[in-house]
Amino acid sequence: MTATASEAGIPRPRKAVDNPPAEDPRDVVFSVRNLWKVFGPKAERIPEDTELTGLSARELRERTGCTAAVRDVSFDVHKGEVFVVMGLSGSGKSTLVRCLTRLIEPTSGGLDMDGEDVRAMDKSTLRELRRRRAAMVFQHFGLLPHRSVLDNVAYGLEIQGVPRAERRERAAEMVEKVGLAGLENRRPGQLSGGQQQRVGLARALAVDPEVLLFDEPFSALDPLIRRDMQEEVVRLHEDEGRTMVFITHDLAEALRIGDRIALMRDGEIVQLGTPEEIVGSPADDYVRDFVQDVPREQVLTVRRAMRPAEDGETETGAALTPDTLVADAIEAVARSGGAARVMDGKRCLGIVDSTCLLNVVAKIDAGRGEVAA
Ligand SMILES: Nc1ncnc2c1ncn2[C@@H]1O[C@H](COP(=O)(O)OP(=O)(O)OP(=O)(O)O)[C@@H](O)[C@H]1O
Repeated sequence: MTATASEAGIPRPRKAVDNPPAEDPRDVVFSVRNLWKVFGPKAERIPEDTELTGLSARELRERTGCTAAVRDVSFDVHKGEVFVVMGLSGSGKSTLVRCLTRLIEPTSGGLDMDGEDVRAMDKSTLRELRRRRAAMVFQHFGLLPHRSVLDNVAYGLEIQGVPRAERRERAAEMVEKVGLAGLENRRPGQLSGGQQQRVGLARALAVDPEVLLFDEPFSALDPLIRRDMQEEVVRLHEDEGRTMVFITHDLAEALRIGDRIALMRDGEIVQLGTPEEIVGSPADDYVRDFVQDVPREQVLTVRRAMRPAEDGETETGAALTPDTLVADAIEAVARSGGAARVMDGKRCLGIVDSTCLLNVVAKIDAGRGEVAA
């Protein structure tokens, strides 16, 4: 039997997510406005000086000795989403995400978490924010080598002053949650890289933060373990609806786990959208190059492929949900030998037949919008 795209484990959007601003301001976790981070001498003058802001990264470096790692970036992270920050090495991903909790101090711009001005927070409020509200999971797990897995996981709670019995109980729950039950008493050195990363994840989860911030957490892992960890993140996200900001330079990883992806280049966000938007409607040639090798049928859905129904077509044929992947629709159409209907409950949104599905694969749907629902 043919494996479906999702069985084959290839990049796919987990669900269709539109990209509107959150309607209710309470649905915004981080709100970032015109944020700059400039490294170098007299960095503060750069964002204010229109002559300098117009320069390319190289010209700016040559003229001023400064690097604008984050340049005039604005976006919201919505509650419950996996927000991926993607880009090549040096594009500004780590700097941007570290600015969110002021591990790196922004040079200028607005930054709110849950409506509170993060840039105005004093040291102790910030410390609390990092400990309890926005926990970071790093590539180098930062585990304490002489402590057991359980005590490593409990560490964040220990810092918070949670009593021993309670923190060990909570830590044991997290160890179980990330699939490490039975290994509680090992030392980090007795674990594989993937297992160590799970300990890092459990430790971040133990403090029950509102947001998890991941800085390339899986890039040191071998591909199979990396896939396991990605699935773990997706599972945690789906089970708990936890908000996550996830840095990666790996497009497949971004497409696999992201609800929305911010694609960075030279400190700027060149496109912010769902995996389907980024792959289906790249904002410019840079993004187009970036995504050109992605198998489109494994990312794009029938929403993008469908055409309006003609007389009689709304009544018969296989029924697909609007977020069915084109790859899966191809299989359905091939098996049934006829066109399939894209159904939103009882409403037929459109039709996909072999021609429109092939058009997606052959990239000849470029510029075409979705059929209005
Ligand atoms: N402390 C610093 N001082 C000066 N320049 C810096 C500093 N930290 C980062 N930069 C520069 O800022 C730019 C963005 O760096 P950043 O680490 O945020 O990129 P990145 O996309 O996370 O890269 P990578 O994927 O390699 O980690 C780079 O040009 C980097 O050299």
